[in-house]
Amino acid sequence: MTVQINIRHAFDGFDLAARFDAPKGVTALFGASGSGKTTIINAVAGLLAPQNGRIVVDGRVLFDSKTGVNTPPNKRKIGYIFQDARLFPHMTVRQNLTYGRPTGPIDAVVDMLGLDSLLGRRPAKLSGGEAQRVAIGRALLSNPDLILADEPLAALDEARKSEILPYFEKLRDHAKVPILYVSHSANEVARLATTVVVLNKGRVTHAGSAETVLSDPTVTPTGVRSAGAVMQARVVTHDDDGLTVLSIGASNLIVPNCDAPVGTDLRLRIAAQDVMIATAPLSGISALNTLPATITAIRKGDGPGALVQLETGGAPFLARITQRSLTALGLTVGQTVHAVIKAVSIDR
Ligand SMILES: Nc1ncnc2c1ncn2[C@@H]1O[C@H](COP(=O)(O)OP(=O)(O)OP(=O)(O)O)[C@@H](O)[C@H]1O
Repeated sequence: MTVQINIRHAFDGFDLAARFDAPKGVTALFGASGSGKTTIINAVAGLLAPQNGRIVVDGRVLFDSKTGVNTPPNKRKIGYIFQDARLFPHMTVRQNLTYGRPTGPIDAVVDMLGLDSLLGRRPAKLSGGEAQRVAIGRALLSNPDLILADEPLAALDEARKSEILPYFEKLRDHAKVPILYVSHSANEVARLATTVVVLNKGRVTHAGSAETVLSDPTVTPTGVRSAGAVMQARVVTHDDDGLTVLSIGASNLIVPNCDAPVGTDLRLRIAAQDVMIATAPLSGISALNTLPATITAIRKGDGPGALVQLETGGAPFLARITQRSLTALGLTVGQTVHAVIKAVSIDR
């Protein structure tokens, strides 16, 4: 299942021209405020008829300006997850989950989202996080061809965000349909996205796998400070002292607190600010992870900072350093260096 989007639409002072495909998994529409994310979502939902273009979901044409096809919103087979859960207040959680659903069991989704104890409650008695879990369940159970999630965590505080993010990971891993996920949070995108589409002033500047796009030093819609790469790793061994060895390509990383069985594939996030660069091998340093790496790109920022793209074992990642260090160390593309990785986040 794939969504193909190719649309043009102009408002006074804003011109959107966006073309990209969203495969199964989470495709994050990532961009600063006003870059056109909601306009795209509205076009896909059928709330806005673009002046030109075509939107196709799994071979089904939802919109085509040339042939005049414009499927009404309720016929598009789209599941929605909004910032606020938008549940029906007079219905129980169970009724909200099954509303408009023809038939079929709901147990698997109830289990996955931990909704069992909430089924008899009305939305007024749910916390923001619980309501959002019900909204995820409702979207899944509507048997959609596509799920649209429009800044679904934006209204929650940090604690609630951390509570809900694992459920979005489950949604990503269990939904058989593409999920278009709008966000301007680098953290959310790094954690959830399988595909990233970067928007800037109505244009798609980058589109591709999360591994490729997030490790590109020119991709900083939310600033250099929040830049960071994601990569796939595999659990190699658990050592007696509580540390775990992971492999990324031909290199190994040592991490604490990982209980996944040997052989498990994990998703790692490495923030650019957690990576330092040394030109000579290091000794007498407490950091466990010093990897040989090659510099593959350098981007100087407008301020004193720079982003250096490194590659180890075929996996690209970023280091945020100062331009002063860049000059002092004489770093150039193609150079072999030692990357000191101070922290790694592990997602399942
Ligand atoms: N109905 C409208 N009429 C005129 N201009 C509009 C309309 N809707 C959006 N715009 C303009 O189009 C641009 C893109 O808006 P859009 O809401 O798609 O951005 P966004 O990336 O979703 O931003 P945010 O993250 O703030 O929601 C903005 O400049 C906005 O002012």
